[in-house]
Amino acid sequence: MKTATQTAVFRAVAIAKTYQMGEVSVRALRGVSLELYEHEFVVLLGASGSGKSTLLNILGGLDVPTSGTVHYLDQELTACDDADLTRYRRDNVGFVFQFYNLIPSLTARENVELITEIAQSPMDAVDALDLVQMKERANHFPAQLSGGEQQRVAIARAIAKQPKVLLCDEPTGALDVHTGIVVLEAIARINRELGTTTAVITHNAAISQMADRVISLSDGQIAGVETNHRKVQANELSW
Ligand SMILES: Nc1ncnc2c1ncn2[C@@H]1O[C@H](COP(=O)(O)OP(=O)(O)OP(=O)(O)O)[C@@H](O)[C@H]1O
Repeated sequence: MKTATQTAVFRAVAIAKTYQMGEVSVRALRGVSLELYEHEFVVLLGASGSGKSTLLNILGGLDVPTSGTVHYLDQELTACDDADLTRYRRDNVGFVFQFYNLIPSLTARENVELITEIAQSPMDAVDALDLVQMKERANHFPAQLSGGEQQRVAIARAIAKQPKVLLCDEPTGALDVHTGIVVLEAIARINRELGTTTAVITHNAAISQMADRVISLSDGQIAGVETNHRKVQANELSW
């Protein structure tokens, strides 16, 4: 079991992001500063359009801020070129999105192996599937799996390279409550057992009870940060 430490994995200072769409500029982030700590489980909560995905994409090196700085440990992401960011993502970040994006013609195990074949120090693909309780389905194709099962395979794929951080954008957004809870259990287990620093975006306030800390975004700014002194297990949640 790994618990949160005070070592900052991410340090963002005064990040702003403006999207220029012709004449119109959209201020998606308006001066966000935060730290995420090693082994921590953080929920990013906020209404649609509050800037959650923009923030997560910047932390994950998929996007760059218009101003401000972001560090991942000692590496300044905001000073990186595209090749550096690609390497940073490949070596350190697992992503989970609302839609699973599995390759339909490959089995669950082969979908995970696509990643383990190019990673520096991967775990065995079947061990990754075991962590999300999908080992028995390793030889099944995505079409033979439910939405929640496909999402668990996508989580296995994201963590098989043993990334330092796992960034999840609405991982239960397409799932019913029961299935969503099973997926959240898998994410919490990885955080607990591997110590992967985990950030989960949601607009479902119930999920925030699982986190070490809850960072609320509103209109491109941090509206509040709360620490949960008692974390609730996924199977105790309802919404
Ligand atoms: N590529 C883009 N081009 C233009 N505007 C964008 C782009 N991405 C996001 N935005 C705008 O930035 C703002 C923040 O979007 P973002 O996706 O970060 O919010 P969110 O909190 O993740 O929302 P949701 O919960 O609906 O996914 C929104 O007004 C959005 O329309």
